Amino acid sequence: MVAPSPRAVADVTSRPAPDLLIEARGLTKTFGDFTAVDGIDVAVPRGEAFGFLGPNGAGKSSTMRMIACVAPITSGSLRILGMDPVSQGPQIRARLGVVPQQDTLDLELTVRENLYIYGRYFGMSRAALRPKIDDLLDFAQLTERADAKVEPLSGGMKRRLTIARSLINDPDILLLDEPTTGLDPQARHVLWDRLYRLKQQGVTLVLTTHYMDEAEQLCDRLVVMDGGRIVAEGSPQQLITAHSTREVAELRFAPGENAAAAERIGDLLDDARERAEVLPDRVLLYVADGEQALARAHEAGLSPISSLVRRSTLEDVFLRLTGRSLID
Ligand SMILES: Nc1ncnc2c1ncn2[C@@H]1O[C@H](COP(=O)(O)OP(=O)(O)OP(=O)(O)O)[C@@H](O)[C@H]1O
Repeated sequence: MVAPSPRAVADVTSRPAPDLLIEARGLTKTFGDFTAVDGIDVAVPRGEAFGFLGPNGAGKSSTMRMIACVAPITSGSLRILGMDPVSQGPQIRARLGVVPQQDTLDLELTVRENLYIYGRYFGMSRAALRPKIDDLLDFAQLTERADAKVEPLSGGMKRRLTIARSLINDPDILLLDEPTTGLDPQARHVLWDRLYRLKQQGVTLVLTTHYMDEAEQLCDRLVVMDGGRIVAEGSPQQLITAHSTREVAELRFAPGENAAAAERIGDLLDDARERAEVLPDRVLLYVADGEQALARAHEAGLSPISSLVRRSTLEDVFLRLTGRSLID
């Protein structure tokens, strides 16, 4: 991450803040002949928690790097906080908080020193930093570890410290690239709680994730990306309503029997919106009433090894739109 100069910070403080903090039109990123981001349109208003959901290689990080003004756009247009990343990169970066995919903490320093040094990059005085750091340590639940070296901390603690560090300049937008990838479920929940607090405080969050539960938990609105393109856009609930059914019945059959079973089940579905999907290890029935669908399958003589009924998720939306799973 490139830290802005104090002068750049001072230059922009008097400007009025636009309501659309991120505005991209036909945003494109190519690497040689390869198109990683393929002409996407994105608009993020102030206060929104906005997500890019997609599998590995969808183009999420490439998009984030352009928004963070650390990678140039290939074509299209991009305005961040009403400014142009090419001519006003330092001014924009001064008002962003960036949580990269990999932690870039100084492992040899203490938790507090990491925050302190980062604050000094932003030209903050010792006096201004002292209370700010105390607040951030409290926010990150790291007060008791303030004077411990970073290296032995758990992955979740390091991630919380990275987020705390990114907030040192009171950013207008917090950019988070896969904030919980690699963390255990408990650590992910703690992190979600912290991010949820920021969201409630009105911080504009922009995050990438390939976890559908993360997107559902945190995002007011999201775009689903695949192969560099946006394939759907809306709130998690809007996307589920538009592209899936209310419930999903999952049935597991003996090895090799899934496809034949799905064909027979397909004949039982009468609503045009209902359908069966065959995955390598199970059959998914997209239906309004999962229990009723299971009962009909049993009546038709089908005997799954196991079955369950659940609500539709963004994973189902992705499967519907692309024919593939979010996590391979
Ligand atoms: N510097 C680069 N040079 C060449 N190809 C690149 C470069 N950076 C990314 N790519 C390619 O662009 C595509 C999109 O990558 P990107 O990292 O943006 O995807 P992603 O959705 O963030 O996935 P991941 O979760 O793996 O980071 C991938 O196929 C990737 O290999």
